[in-house]
Amino acid sequence: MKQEVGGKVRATLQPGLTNRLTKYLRVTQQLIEEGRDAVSSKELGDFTGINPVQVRRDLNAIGFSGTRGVGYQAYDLVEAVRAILGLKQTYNIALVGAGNLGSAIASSTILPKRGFVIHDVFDNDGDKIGRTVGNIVVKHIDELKKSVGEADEIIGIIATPSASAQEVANLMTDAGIRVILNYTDVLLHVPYNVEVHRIDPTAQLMHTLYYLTQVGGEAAS
Ligand SMILES: NC(=O)c1ccc[n+]([C@@H]2O[C@H](COP(=O)([O-])OP(=O)(O)OC[C@H]3O[C@@H](n4cnc5c(N)ncnc54)[C@H](O)[C@@H]3O)[C@@H](O)[C@H]2O)c1
Repeated sequence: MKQEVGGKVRATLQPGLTNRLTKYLRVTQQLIEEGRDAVSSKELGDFTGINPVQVRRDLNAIGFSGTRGVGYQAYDLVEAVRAILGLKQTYNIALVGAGNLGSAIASSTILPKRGFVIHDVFDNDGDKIGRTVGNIVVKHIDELKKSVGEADEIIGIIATPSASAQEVANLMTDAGIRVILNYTDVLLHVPYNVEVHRIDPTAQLMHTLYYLTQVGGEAAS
């Protein structure tokens, strides 16, 4: 059943809820790709590690309800969560660094399915400029500002060595990028209206180890 989802709820979204909705979205999109039409709160719970009661509460809070024995209509759920999170159909991304990591990101087939398009790739190495990564011709970093403006790129990905990260972040914010995914280990300084997300596998591992310790501790006591 299609639901009305709206601005009032969106305006009051708590970060925790936003985070959980993002996880439900990812799982539901994956299940759709596997051919599923419906998804249950138990499945959403199992794949996200969130209690199914919390899942139902969250979806209820955004005005979305399922059918007993069937679950939630997967397409409608994706549409509803995307609307609540304010996600558009596609987002253009500027990727800086056409090395190992940058090439892998630019070649990803998953990102476009999720509405994220690597529109431009930049580097400062003369040997890489003009080459293709994924299907994208690498541009000189000096072209970043112009390209970002032309293609309405609001997301930037930094895949350079750490030493270049702040300089690249400055170029990105100066060009109007408002969300930065930082793959380096540098803590970036950016204006207050720019959102930085550091992709840090170490933090994920530490979180996982903490979780294992807690579960192990409970089991032992
Ligand atoms: N977080 C993660 O999961 C993860 C995984 C792998 C790598 N990394 C990090 O990602 C970064 C990239 O790793 P890599 O293996 O692809 O490195 P790499 O050396 O293969 O590629 C880096 C690229 O950045 C370019 N570059 C350097 N300075 C630049 C500048 N000022 N402007 C534009 N381009 C510039 C280089 O020419 C090169 O092409 C590193 O900081 C690495 O530590 C993170």
